[in-house]
Amino acid sequence: MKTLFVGAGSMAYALLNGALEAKVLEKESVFVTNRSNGQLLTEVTNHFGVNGVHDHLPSHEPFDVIILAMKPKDFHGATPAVKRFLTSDTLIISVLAGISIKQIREALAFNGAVARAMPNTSASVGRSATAVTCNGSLSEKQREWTMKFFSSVGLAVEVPEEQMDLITAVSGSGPAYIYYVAEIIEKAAVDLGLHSELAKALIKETISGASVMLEKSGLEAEILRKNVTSPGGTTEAGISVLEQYGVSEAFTHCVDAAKNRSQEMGKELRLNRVK
Ligand SMILES: NC(=O)C1=CN([C@@H]2O[C@H](COP(=O)(O)OP(=O)(O)OC[C@H]3O[C@@H](n4cnc5c(N)ncnc54)[C@H](OP(=O)(O)O)[C@@H]3O)[C@@H](O)[C@H]2O)C=CC1
Ligand SMILES: O=C(O)[C@@H]1CCC=N1
Repeated sequence: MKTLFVGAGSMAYALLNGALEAKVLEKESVFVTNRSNGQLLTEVTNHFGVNGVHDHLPSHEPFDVIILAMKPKDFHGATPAVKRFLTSDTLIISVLAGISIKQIREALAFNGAVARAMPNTSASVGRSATAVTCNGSLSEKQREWTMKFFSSVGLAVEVPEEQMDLITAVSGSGPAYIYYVAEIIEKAAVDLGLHSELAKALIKETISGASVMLEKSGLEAEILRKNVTSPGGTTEAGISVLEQYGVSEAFTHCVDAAKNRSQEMGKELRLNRVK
């Protein structure tokens, strides 16, 4: 499939890395464009051996797939470029947080196929958790390709579009919550006396091991946690402090705030358009 990535940032990089490695995309058929950062575009295209689209590509160059991978606020600015490469048979795949299929259709004056997905940056190591909505007039072949594309970078599940804002808050942003916890524990370990390199190594393997346990043990997180928590022991002492500080409640608010922000970004796009 001849594919154009509009945007050459973290998400495009992660998807390219996974999909080229899995050979769902062939580098000769992949084109990448961005707005102004020529150096980054050259770095990305050289790294993957794919084609960079600067202004010289003829405007009638047709693409089977166009992947929207710019920031949501930059979507309207990118629409003229996207329209140049769009035909009625093109499949558009958007990974933009908060922007609905309807909004994409309207902005591009496009009645063809639009899929909306929410991957995460672990796509670059083939471990994304991606939610996909294929209800925007995709043919069966386009739906199958879309699922194959996202399956090549990890778990891919189809969901109704109404769940996308919440899913964005859970698994789109999710890796950042885990990195945040890693940073905090590392800081605590260093503040309390461990050497930074040792703390980093121990925390990395602890998170990685816990993740494999979640995946392979067949046990729920709650049971795994209880298995670590000896009555009257160290873990119980630690977790009771997390409870005392309202960490569980903080995470509920965290996911809710991220979901609300996703909804707001969709509204902001509408407001920017009427300005
Ligand atoms: N990062 C993440 O973890 C995730 C991000 N997403 C979504 O992916 C999208 C991209 O995010 P991310 O990769 O982090 O963003 P980045 O800021 O890393 O990259 C954005 C890219 O879009 C390009 N761009 C901006 N405007 C235009 C334009 N008018 N025409 C062409 N290219 C343009 C930028 O080019 P230039 O540098 O030249 O300005 C840049 O290459 C967002 O919509 C986000 O919601 C979804 C899931 C997870
Ligand atoms: O922070 C963001 O808006 C994007 C969407 C999900 C992850 N990163």
